Amino acid sequence: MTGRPPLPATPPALSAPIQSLVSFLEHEPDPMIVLDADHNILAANSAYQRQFGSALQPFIGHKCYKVSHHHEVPCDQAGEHCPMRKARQLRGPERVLHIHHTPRGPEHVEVELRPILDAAGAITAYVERLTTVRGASARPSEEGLVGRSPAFNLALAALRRVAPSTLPVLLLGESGSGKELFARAVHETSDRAGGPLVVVDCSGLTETLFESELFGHEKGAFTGAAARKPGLVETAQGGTLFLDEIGDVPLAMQVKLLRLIESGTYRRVGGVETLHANFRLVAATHKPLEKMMAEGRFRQDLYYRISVFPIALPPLRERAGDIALLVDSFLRRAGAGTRKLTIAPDALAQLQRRAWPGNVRELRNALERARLFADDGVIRSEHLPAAPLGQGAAPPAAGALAAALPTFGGTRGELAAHLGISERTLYRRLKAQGLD
Ligand SMILES: Nc1ncnc2c1ncn2[C@@H]1O[C@H](COP(=O)(O)OP(=O)(O)OP(=O)(O)O)[C@@H](O)[C@H]1O
Repeated sequence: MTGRPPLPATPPALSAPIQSLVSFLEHEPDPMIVLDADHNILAANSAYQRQFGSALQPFIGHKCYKVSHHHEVPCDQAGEHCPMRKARQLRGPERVLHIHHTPRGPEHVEVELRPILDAAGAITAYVERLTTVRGASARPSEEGLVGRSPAFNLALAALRRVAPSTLPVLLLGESGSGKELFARAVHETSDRAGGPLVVVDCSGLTETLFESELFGHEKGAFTGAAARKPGLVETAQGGTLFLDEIGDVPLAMQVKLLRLIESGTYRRVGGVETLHANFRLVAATHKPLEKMMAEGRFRQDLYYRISVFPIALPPLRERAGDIALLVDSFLRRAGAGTRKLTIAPDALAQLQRRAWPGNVRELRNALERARLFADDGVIRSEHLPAAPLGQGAAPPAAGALAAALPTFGGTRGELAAHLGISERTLYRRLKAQGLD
C-alpha cells in the first residue's frame, strides 16, 4: 500500500529495538538516518534515500562525516560543530546548520540529532533529521541569497532560528550587505510566507509623509488627500512589515512607531477609528543604534522593542571566501537566456583582493559593467573598474601607500587628496604602517 522502496540492507548487528525504530522512521516524510555512537550510519528512511542517496556514494555502514562532508574525521576535528558530541553531553536534541555534499552539490542543511535512550538511560543510537534550507544556496544560484562562508552561515543559522517565531528581527549591516534579501528570507521562512511582505524605506521620508505612508489617511485629511488611502501597515496585514533604515526615522515619528508596536493599534491620518495591526516586524539599519540612543537620537524604548533578535550581516570583506560563488551566481543571472559568461582566473583573484566598501551590491554592479566589455563572453582584468588607490583590501592598500610616499612630490595634504582619503586617515595609516 505504501509503494515505498524497501529499506536498504542493514548491517546484521541491528538490535530489535533499533530495527523497530528504523521501521517507525520509514513513515516519516523528512529524510532521517539512524547512527550508532561511532558516527556509523545504520539505516536511512526512503525520504533520505530519495533526497540524499546516490549510487556513487553508498552510505549504510559509512561514517556520517564522510558521507555528508567528505571528511576523514568527525566534524569537530575538522573545524565544524559536531551535533553528536553536544547531544551526547546534553542527553537531548541538538540542532545545527551544516553544508552537506548532496547528489546536487553542496547544500545548506539543518541537522537535528536526538539520542535514543534505553530503559537504563544509556544512549543506544542517534536519530538524525535533515531539512534542506530553502532560500539560501551554497552553490551558484540564479536567485536569492548565496553564501557558504562561516560568517554568512552564522547569520543564516540565526535567521533559521528566529524566522518561524513571531519575534521582531533587527538586521544590522553595511549598505549592500544583503539586508533586504535577508528580510525576504525571514518572511519566506515564516508561517506568514503566504501573506504580503511590505518594504518601507524609512530614509528620506519627512515626518508627515512617514505618518501618512505608514498609517494611511482619510479623505480630506490634508490638502491633496482626495480619497481615503490605506497605509503600509494595513497593506502588511497578515504578513511582514520590513522597515528598512529604521535609524533614519525622525524622533517625533519614533514615538508613533513605538505606540504601533506596543499596542498593535493605529489611526489613519485624519481618522478617528482605531485599527488593529497584524504584522511581523523586521527592521534594518546600517547605523549604530546604540550610539544614537546614547546621544538621544534614537528612543531607548523603541530600541529595546525592535532589538529583541539582532542579526549582524557580515560585510563582503569578511566573507571573501564567498566571492567566487557570488560571481558565478551573478554571471548566471546576467547571462540568463543569452550567452554564457565566464571570468578569467586572474580577474577573479583581483575581485577577491578588493575591500568592497559597497559590499555585494558593488560587486554585482562591477560585473554588470564588466560584461558589457566581455565581447567573447570572458570577463578579464581590464574589464573591471580600477580599484581606488589606497582603498583596496588591506595588503595592497598598505603597498600603495608605501609605494606612493617616496615618489610623491607634493604635500601630505595633496597625497591624501591623491589617494582619495582625508589627511587624518592618511596620518593614521602612515602611523599604523610605521611610515610616519
Ligand atoms: N548573500 C547574497 N547573495 C546574493 N545576492 C546578494 C547577497 N547579498 C546581497 N545581494 C545582492 O546585493 C544587492 C544589495 O542587497 P540588499 O539590497 O539586500 O542590501 P541592503 O543591505 O539592503 O542594502 P541597503 O542598506 O543599501 O538598502 C542586491 O542586488 C542583492 O540581491
